[in-house]
Amino acid sequence: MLLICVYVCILVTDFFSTGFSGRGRGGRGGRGGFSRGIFLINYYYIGQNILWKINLKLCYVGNIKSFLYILRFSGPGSVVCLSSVFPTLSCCVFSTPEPRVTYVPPPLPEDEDSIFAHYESGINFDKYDDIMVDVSGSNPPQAIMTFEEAALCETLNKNVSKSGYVKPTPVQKHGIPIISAGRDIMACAQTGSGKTAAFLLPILQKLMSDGVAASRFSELQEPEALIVAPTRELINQIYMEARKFSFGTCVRPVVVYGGISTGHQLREVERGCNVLCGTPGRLLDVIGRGKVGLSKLRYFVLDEADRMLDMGFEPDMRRLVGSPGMPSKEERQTLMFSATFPEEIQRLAADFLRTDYLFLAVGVVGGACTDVEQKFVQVSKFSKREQLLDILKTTGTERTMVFVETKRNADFIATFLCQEKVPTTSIHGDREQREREQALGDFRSGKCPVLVATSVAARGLDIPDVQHVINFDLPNNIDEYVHRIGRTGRCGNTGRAVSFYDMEADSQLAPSLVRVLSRAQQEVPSWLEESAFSGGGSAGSNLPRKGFNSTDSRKGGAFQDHSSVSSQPAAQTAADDEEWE
Ligand SMILES: Nc1ncnc2c1ncn2[C@@H]1O[C@H](COP(=O)(O)OP(=O)(O)OP(=O)(O)O)[C@@H](O)[C@H]1O
Repeated sequence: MLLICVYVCILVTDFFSTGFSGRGRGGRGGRGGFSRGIFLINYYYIGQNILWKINLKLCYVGNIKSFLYILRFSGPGSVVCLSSVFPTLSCCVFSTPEPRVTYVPPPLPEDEDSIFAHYESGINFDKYDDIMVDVSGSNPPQAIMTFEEAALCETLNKNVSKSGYVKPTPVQKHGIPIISAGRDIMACAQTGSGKTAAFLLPILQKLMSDGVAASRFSELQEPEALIVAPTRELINQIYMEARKFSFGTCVRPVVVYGGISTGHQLREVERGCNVLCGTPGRLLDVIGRGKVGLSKLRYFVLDEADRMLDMGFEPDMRRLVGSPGMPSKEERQTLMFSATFPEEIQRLAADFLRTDYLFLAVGVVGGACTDVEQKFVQVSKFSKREQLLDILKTTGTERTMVFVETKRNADFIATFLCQEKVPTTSIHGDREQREREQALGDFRSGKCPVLVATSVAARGLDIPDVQHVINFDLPNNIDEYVHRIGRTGRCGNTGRAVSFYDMEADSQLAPSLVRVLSRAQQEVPSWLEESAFSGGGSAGSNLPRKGFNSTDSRKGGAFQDHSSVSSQPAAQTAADDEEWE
């Protein structure tokens, strides 16, 4: 117990001396310090094979004497009170165990039709061939042009065609041979371009051709591949793809993520696990419980790496990489995917990848897909609801995602639309996992063709037939905008995005919007151009990310894009509002 207290002291002392490494919201003071705000830090500590979570919420109101903190320290069935640790600060300490999560999701359908259900690639699929691709690093292998050239084994090949894949997308053409050649990769590719299969297929192929041991029951499982993604829905989606491609083979994928009974997930792991997919916190948990060993690990995949940083998962990722038994980067193959390639991601790549990793950029990194028609409507704050209703009345039963800034507003708008007889559901971080899965299910099935979501649903979600995205509130950074509209116009299909632009609230985004629109060959409204050049956008919070770079930082190459469509870290949208993982 004492050790644990000391550990917490060190963390907090560290916090005061070096700044915080969790997530937070607050303003910077005039003399370099924080002026006021709320900061949230989650720390995980593995001791006696138990994962302890330390959750520290700091409320600073501008004066050290009124610095409040709430410390919640929890481990399974165990509570420690730390009220005497910082007698000099006015404090309140709550020691509560994490509420036990008991939700067990319904069993997944086992029939082939459901497993291989897919949507058709669209009329613009062939246009992918024109996308700019840049591979850099030494001796990159030759790209493939067809799936036959990937030399996948028979079952895998069958599963690829049953999934409706006829020819590889650019990220697959280049990514598959790179990964099959045993090289580490850092890949940036536009939304909806097929990144998931680009890493799953070569991994599964290698595991099968090397004759990986078929999974069988054991209390300790030692997977050959570990896939990490920042959100529950995204990792579940990756798992579903892995389950589909490994159908009828001896490879068994398993998924673990928060919001679901740990006992249930551990039982699934015990039944056998070759490919373990998970969100960072839950993965650390199962590893810390001694249920998963890493000594046989050959592949380590980090998807949406930039989002993981934005959501404050860097310490968790580093802890994962430093977990007992984790092979060193020379002994494992590491694959990183990220929509953008800012300085922090380059640092992570340097730490996690072998020095001879290959960098793959597909399309304008951070740019929008040209298959999405982007429209802007000028609105005032108070006219948005009526305008939304008008649009939804014309779209009818077409699947539409409506993005709003806050969880409260998501519920509010969803309720309003239901009252107006528009079947609507909502998804955000305050909803229980059961409700989130229900909402996605109702949206996918068309029972509720309108889904109101906060930014957390912006990345990675691959829902068939989303024809419209409406930005009821524009996000405060351009990466988020690109990801949101990327929920439509996927895989060669066309889509439409309508964004409500409030001159008072959104003008800082105007310059980046103009850039994104013109690069995606979209019409730029003259009023938006005026707003961008009137200087509204030069100040404020949408400054480019420091050192943002859309190309391999090891060369000063042709794809360099310092004028960048990127902006400040997305942390200030998602992490402020959501506790999602
Ligand atoms: N070669 C292909 N042929 C046909 N469909 C494909 C092909 N590759 C991927 N798809 C389908 O395209 C959709 C988008 O793929 P995926 O979700 O992997 O994209 P992504 O690049 O990860 O997108 P995001 O950046 O938004 O997460 C999926 O439904 C996937 O099954």
